[in-house]
Amino acid sequence: MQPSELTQIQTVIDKIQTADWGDITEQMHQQGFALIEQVLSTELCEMLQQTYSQTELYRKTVEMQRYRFGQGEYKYFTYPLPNLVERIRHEIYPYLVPIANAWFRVLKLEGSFPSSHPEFLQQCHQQGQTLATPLILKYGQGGFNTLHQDLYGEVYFPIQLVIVLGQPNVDFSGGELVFTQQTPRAQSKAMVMQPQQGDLLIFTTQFKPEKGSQGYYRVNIKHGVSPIHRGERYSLGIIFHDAVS
Ligand SMILES: O=C(O)CCC(=O)C(=O)O
Ligand SMILES: [Fe+2]
Repeated sequence: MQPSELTQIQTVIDKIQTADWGDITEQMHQQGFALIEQVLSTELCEMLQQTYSQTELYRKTVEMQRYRFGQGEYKYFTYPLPNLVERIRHEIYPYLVPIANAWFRVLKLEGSFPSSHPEFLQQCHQQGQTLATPLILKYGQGGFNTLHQDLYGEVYFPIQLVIVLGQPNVDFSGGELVFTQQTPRAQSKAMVMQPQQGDLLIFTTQFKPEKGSQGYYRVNIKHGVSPIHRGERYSLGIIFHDAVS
């Protein structure tokens, strides 16, 4: 690795560590997603985007139309992950654990998450979930991602990340992140985000607690990507649990 790459990765980690975690935690509780702006430089975004053609870095390619997941393609990285992806996953996890544990506690769900990511991966491995889940997604004009939740086995972490690698309205237009929140006995609420290149979006994988008159109840949240009107859109997804396949 080039020393300059190491320095750039350290800058990314510093941005994560100095983010306003009190505010992020509050936003996660309120809306189920939160943004840390400008975490990855344009150079790092371009570097990641360029890895898409390096087949040896990936374990699996999914043609989305084949499974009716949408239109586009994505590739799961194989272990060992690229340094940048590994470091982000490792360093941000401990900040998300208190949020995840609070959700499980108020919703009276069983279990709690260990404070370090390697310990959590141990739990995945014990359930036969050993394959890497971080991925790069690529959508061309007309591409989209249907509403879904990224669960890959019994063990899951309820929060994940996405970084859009291109600049909206320059490299592509359309292609917004869409969240739908399904409240029991109500119609779904849609929320839309257009992160800028290199922003880090933190969001719930499955649900969040909502406070009602008789304590907390669960609202389910799905995410997807609206159609790309023009250009090509690449994104990096970081999921914390490993997969069975
Ligand atoms: O392409 C995106 O922005 C979101 C992709 C996605 O579904 C994910 O990262 O889990
Ligand atoms: Fe997803």
